[in-house]
Amino acid sequence: MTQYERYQSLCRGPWPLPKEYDSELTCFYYDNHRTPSLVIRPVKVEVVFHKPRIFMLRGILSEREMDRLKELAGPILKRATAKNADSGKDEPAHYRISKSGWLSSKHDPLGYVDRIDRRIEDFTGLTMSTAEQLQVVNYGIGGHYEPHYDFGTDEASFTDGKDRNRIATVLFYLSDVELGGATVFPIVGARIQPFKGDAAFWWNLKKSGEGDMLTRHAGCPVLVGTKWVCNKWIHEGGQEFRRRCGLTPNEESYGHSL
Ligand SMILES: O=C(O)CCC(=O)C(=O)O
Ligand SMILES: [Fe+2]
Repeated sequence: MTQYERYQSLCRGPWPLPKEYDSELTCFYYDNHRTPSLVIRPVKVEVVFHKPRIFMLRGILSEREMDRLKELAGPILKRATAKNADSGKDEPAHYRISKSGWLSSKHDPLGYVDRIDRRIEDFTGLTMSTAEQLQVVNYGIGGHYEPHYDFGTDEASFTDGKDRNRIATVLFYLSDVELGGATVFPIVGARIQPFKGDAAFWWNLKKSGEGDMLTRHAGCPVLVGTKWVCNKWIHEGGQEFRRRCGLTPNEESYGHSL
């Protein structure tokens, strides 16, 4: 099967995983080393895949927060674009069919955006000062995002600028999807069915700082209904004392921590 066929097949339905794989999956309440806000309200974490490790944070957003994000995004949603490699211009691309918009806390006097940022900072232990703004995305029927990496794969993304590459992704699901619209990782066979209020979290970069090539993922075409998600891309800059480098090139984190 080609890479693209794997993507299509995973979109149609989950692949069976080996038994021993299932038995290693865990869930736990997480307070990230007694972070005060999480001691009061721990995050419900489920490890849904090992390599790469994919965490689901169950019920991390409230109905009210999700309504507010959609309300803020409504007026600024625009057809998503991507850089055309030939012309160098940003234009709509067939491989990414959706509308999206960036939310600034400046446009949210009620403080929802700031509060969500703080929650992400609390459960990841990472600074949001170098992260991108929240990106709200809406897919209609047929909307999709073909396989891609969230981190830049060119040399410059790893070295240029003080914030450098996207170290981790938080992908919030702001809606259920009636049919289709799963998030899939075609190299490894992971598949996430969107559940309103949950978020997926994964590291794009290994502890060595190299890109994790297993994190290639996609948003499957929506067949029935609409799909709302919200991305938070966290950058490498500023995390030097928050996520330590690995001692070996492929060191991974294990146990009850993200
Ligand atoms: O919509 C999804 O499930 C995935 C979205 C995504 O990967 C992205 O926006 O980078
Ligand atoms: Fe992505």
